[in-house]
Amino acid sequence: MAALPSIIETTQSASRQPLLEVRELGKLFGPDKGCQHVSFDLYPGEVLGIVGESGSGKSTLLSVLSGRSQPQDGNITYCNKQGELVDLYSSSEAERRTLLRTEWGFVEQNPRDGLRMGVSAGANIGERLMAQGVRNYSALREQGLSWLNQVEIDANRIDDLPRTFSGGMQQRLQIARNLVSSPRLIFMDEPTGGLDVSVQARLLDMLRRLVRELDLAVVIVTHDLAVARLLADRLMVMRRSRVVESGLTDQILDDPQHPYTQLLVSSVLQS
Ligand SMILES: Nc1ncnc2c1ncn2[C@@H]1O[C@H](COP(=O)(O)OP(=O)(O)OP(=O)(O)O)[C@@H](O)[C@H]1O
Repeated sequence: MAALPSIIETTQSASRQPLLEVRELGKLFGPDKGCQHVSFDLYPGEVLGIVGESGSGKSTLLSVLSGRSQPQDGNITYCNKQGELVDLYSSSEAERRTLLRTEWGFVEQNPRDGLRMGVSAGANIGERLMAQGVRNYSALREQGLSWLNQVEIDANRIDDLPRTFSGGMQQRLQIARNLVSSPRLIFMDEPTGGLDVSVQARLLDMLRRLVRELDLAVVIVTHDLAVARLLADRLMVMRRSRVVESGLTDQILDDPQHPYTQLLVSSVLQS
């Protein structure tokens, strides 16, 4: 394959190489509005939680990390399936979109934004495979059934429209639609927001299982520290566009160092 201009190096030791290297990333809409000076490495199979109060910049950061909106500063290097290092923002828009549909996935808070509501559950799952050239109807159907099973949706709903599904089922379908192409990295924006507590618990259990089984790397935005505790290996705490603390989840939640994190953790314990 001809080297793409955005591929800056091919690494021999993909296992030691971070999947994502983020350096000094920034996008501001106004003073302290957005995200700035964000740097971290994410390794294969690792779950990174981004927490912080409303307006701290979590969604802005997620959108820049996932290639959906252009940063003003910094860079992101991604190690692709071939072990090539790709400079995300010197790739073309089309290359970034392809990445998002193949090796990456994005789970929206509102499943309506991540699903095609006018086509069946099976077609929603099959779309990414078709985009990758799978045309065989029975193969697509088989994958559809297998993924409905993985996300605990009854197989006989395969021909139903997502709008006939409950909120929890729609969210599980959105997850199946993302995972069918065997991505390595998934971005999630408050995936359990807006769901009942019992539905949330079931979804979280399912996510934990899938992340483990598929060795997925995940960047998840949540304002819910219980969700962060359950899913994330590491946390970044954001306040007014900056990361004020980062580290292992248990360490941060059990022994927060920054006064803002202490406030965040104690406000949850008191509520
Ligand atoms: N497109 C935009 N134009 C102008 N300002 C924006 C835009 N998007 C976000 N902002 C501002 O940037 C700041 C960070 O917003 P962002 O949505 O990233 O925060 P958040 O931590 O995800 O909040 P929430 O938890 O409420 O979703 C806010 O002050 C917001 O008003």
